[in-house]
Amino acid sequence: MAIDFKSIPIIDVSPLLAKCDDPKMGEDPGVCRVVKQLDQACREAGFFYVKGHGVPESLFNEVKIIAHEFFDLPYEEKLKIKLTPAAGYRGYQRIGENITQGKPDMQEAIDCYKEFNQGMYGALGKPMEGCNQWPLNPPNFKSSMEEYINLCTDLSRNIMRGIALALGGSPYEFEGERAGDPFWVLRIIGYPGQEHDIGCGAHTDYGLLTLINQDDNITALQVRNMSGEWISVPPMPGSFICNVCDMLQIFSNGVYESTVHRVVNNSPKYRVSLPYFYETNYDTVVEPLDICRHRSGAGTAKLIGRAVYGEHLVSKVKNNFAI
Ligand SMILES: N=C(N)NCCCC[C@H](N)C(=O)O
Ligand SMILES: O=C(O)CCC(=O)C(=O)O
Ligand SMILES: [Fe+2]
Repeated sequence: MAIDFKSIPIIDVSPLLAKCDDPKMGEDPGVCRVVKQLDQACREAGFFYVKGHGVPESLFNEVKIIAHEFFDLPYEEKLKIKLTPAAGYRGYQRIGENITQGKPDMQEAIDCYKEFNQGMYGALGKPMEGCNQWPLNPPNFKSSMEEYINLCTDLSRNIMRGIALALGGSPYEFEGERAGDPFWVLRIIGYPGQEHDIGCGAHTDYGLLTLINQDDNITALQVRNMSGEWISVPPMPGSFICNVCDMLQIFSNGVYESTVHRVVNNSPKYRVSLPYFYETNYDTVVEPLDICRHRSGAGTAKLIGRAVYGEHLVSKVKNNFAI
């Protein structure tokens, strides 16, 4: 990020969504205004609130309610869907099992990944092969989450059209071979209250864009600005928090950076948060877009330059678990 931001901008994406299937969307004044806001937010903070997103409020809230219901269950019940490497790292992980920068995170979670056919990506895909492990209780867990994932996927594709325009490209830069068959990750996370400890250590996210849906009334997510200050991102009911991830940093040649963030739940209340991660195609080779090669952001020092998304994901996932 290029500045010492103190707060996170709010973007109403509804004018973008209204025109997102029109190839001439880039000429629409409403779209242009959203694109300008996206460009500024991605350059300056790498984080922004998204309102006017069209995900029904009932489902937006329901997924958090059923997450609370699941985490309230006895430990033995949750262990029925235990995450293992043999299950493609899908399922439930207990408090302290996920590791960030060598330290256990004070969180429990269910990890879900897009399912794909065995052998589809050869050795590159092998570690992530498996079926998602859904709890049977609460009974509507799987159907609600799947409906939610589909809506998050559509929304992310449309925000990426706006970001493609913001980078000076066609709306479709992130479709086809790059992200026309997008991989996705959903983490359903619970953070116990009064831990005064790190719920999730400082990190960046791996793919293109994250959409975070967090509990109302608890401020725990923090984003690091240019001078290293941690800026709190309080919940804004009904809105997502969206952030730039590692693959978008590479595609944009560092014009947009994946911003470091962490979670500290100091409140006495148990907090849930559901980050949905919108990624490239699993086997995409990610390199700076031609339209970005002639310019670069302020922080090119940490630029990776080139990556195969699936390799990046697998190396991160293996590091996250000492199992
Ligand atoms: N799929 C994504 N992006 N997950 C983000 C998890 C960040 C924490 C993880 N332990 C880490 O150190 O990366
Ligand atoms: O708990 C949150 O709100 C965010 C968690 C997060 O950053 C992550 O899992 O990547
Ligand atoms: Fe994150």
